Amino acid sequence: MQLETVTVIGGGAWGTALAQAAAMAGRQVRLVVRHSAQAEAINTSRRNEAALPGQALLAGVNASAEFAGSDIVILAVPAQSTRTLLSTIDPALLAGRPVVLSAKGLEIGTLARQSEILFDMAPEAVPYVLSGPSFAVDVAAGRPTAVTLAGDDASATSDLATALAGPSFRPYAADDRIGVEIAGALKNVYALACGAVEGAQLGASARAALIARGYAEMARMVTAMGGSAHTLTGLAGLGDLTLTCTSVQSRNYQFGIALGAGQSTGAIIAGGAKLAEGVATAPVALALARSLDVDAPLIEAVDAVVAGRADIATIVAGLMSRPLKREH
Ligand SMILES: NC(=O)c1ccc[n+]([C@@H]2O[C@H](COP(=O)([O-])OP(=O)(O)OC[C@H]3O[C@@H](n4cnc5c(N)ncnc54)[C@H](O)[C@@H]3O)[C@@H](O)[C@H]2O)c1
Ligand SMILES: O=P(O)(O)OC[C@H](O)CO
Repeated sequence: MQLETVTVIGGGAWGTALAQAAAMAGRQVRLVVRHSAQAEAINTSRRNEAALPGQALLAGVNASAEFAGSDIVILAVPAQSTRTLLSTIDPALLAGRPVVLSAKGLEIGTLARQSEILFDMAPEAVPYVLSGPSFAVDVAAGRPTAVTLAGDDASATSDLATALAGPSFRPYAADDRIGVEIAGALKNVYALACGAVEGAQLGASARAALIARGYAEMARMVTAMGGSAHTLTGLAGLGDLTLTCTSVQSRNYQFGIALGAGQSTGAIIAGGAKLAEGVATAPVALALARSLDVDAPLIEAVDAVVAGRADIATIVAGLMSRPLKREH
C-alpha cells in the first residue's frame, strides 16, 4: 500500500507536532485546521504560533481548512471532539485507509475508546493507535521521542511505523490497541493525582507510590477490557505514566497541582487552563471500572476531587486507611 501522503486533522499542539514529525519522515503533509484564515497564516509565516509558539515548520507541512483524502490520516483533536470531527468527514474517504488515533481519552456518555468511535463513524477505516511519552514541543523541535503505534495487522503496522519514523521520531509497532488506548487515557487521570500530590505538598514518596499503584490499577483495567497487561511495560504504559506523572510540562500534571492547592475544577478552567484530558476521562474511567467490577480506588479518588465531592485531605485519609492487602 502507498504511504506517501499524510493528512493530520487538528491544528493544536499535537496535530502540528505530528505534522512536523511526518514531514521529517519525508512525507507530504496536509495539516487540517478549522479556519482558512488560520491555514493561510500558517502557510505564510511557516509557524502555527497559537499552538507551538516560535516553532518553524518544515516545507513539507502545508495547512488547509479542507480535508481531502490521503494515504494516511492522523486524527489529533481532543478525545471529546473526535466524534464531532468524524461526523463532518465522508466515511468513503477513510475506507480502507490507515487512520491513526492520537487523542488520549475516553468519551463521555458512551465510555468509548477512540477506535470504537472511529468504528461507529467510519467502519471501513483501518484503525491504528499512537501513544507514548511525547510532548508536542519535543516532537516538533526534533528532540528524540519514541512512541507505540498499535494496529491489528503486524506487517501493515510495521509499514506504517516505517512511513512515520524519522531521525528523531521512533514509533514501535505493537498489536494491542485496547491496552495502548486505555494506557493513554488513564495516565492522564493518574497525572492529575500526581500533580495534586505536588500541589498539596505531600512529598515525592507519595507521588512514587501513586505511580506504582496507578500502574497496578491500569493493569487491572486493561486486562478486564481484553487488552494485555504486558503492553503497559512499554512506552504507552510505563513510558507515558512516568513522563506525565513527573513533569510540570504536562497539562494534566499542572491541572492536578492547582487541584492540590485547593482550587476547584471550575475555577481552574475559568482561569484559562490548557486542555487536560484526564478531567473528562476520570468519570468515564470510573464508570468503566464499575461496569467491569474493577477495583479502582485511585480513579475513584481523582473523580471525587475533580467533581468537587471531596477535598485532598479526606481523599488521602481514605486511601491510607483502606484495609491492608497483599501487593500482587
Ligand atoms: N500536546 C501534547 O504534547 C500531546 C501529546 C500527545 C498526545 N496529545 C493528545 O492530543 C490530543 C489533542 O491535544 P492538543 O495538545 O493538540 O490540544 P490543543 O488544545 O493544543 O489543540 C486541540 C485542537 O483541536 C481543535 N479541535 C477541537 N475540536 C475540533 C473539531 N471538532 N474539529 C476540528 N478541530 C477541532 C482545536 O481547534 C485545537 O486546534 C489530546 O487528546 C492530547 O491528549 C497531546
Ligand atoms: O500535557 P499532557 O498532560 O496532555 O501530556 C501530553 C502527552 O500526552 C505526554 O505524553
